[in-house]
Amino acid sequence: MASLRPIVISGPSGSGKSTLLQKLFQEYPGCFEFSVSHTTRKPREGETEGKDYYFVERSVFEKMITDNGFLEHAQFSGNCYGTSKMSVEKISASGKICILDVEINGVKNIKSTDLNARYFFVQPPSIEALEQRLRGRGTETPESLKKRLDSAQEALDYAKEPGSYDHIIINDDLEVAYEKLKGILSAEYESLQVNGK
Ligand SMILES: Nc1ncnc2c1ncn2[C@@H]1O[C@H](COP(=O)(O)OP(=O)(O)OP(=O)(O)O)[C@@H](O)[C@H]1O
Repeated sequence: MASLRPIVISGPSGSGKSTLLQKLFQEYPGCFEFSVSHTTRKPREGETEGKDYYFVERSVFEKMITDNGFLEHAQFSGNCYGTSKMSVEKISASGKICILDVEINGVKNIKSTDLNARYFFVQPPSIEALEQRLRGRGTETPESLKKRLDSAQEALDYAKEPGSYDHIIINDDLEVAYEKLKGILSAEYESLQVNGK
């Protein structure tokens, strides 16, 4: 069904993907569901297993790769991240719109699959603003901050390539960014509401 195309959302770490998605899920409960990724990175304080991520050891992650269990997987900032096929299928089967939050290599990999997704890029107003937000979030060591900022430049360059994303959401003022995202997705959640979901 065209209206249930999965949504792939990407953007540099700290650009505000989680913040925007949280607002969307709050305003439209039951419409969208976040595909929970697997990762080998350690949980941050307050993160819940099975909700934020499935936190797994590297050996488990590698076994899933061998078993062809991932739609996409990639290394980022020294850790592995992946979207399991099961996670996406479960959401589609439940009649909700699946949202995938993946980094640039994940985007490229998903594009090479038959997942008929729509691609969104959340762009920070500037690298300086991004650094401030990441520092403000208080989750980064000096090393992880540097890695994230280096990757951010690559992600911004890719987003400039024609056809890389269907929509670019500039997250300067949060409310403006959120309204834009919501506007683009309105056809999706309206069709779900009409269907009584
Ligand atoms: N428009 C905004 N203005 C100011 N601060 C913002 C804005 N959007 C998000 N933030 C803040 O920036 C920080 C990073 O946002 P968030 O954690 O949502 O980023 P993310 O893209 O999900 O990062 P990651 O990929 O590392 O999970 C958070 O502390 C958040 O509160």
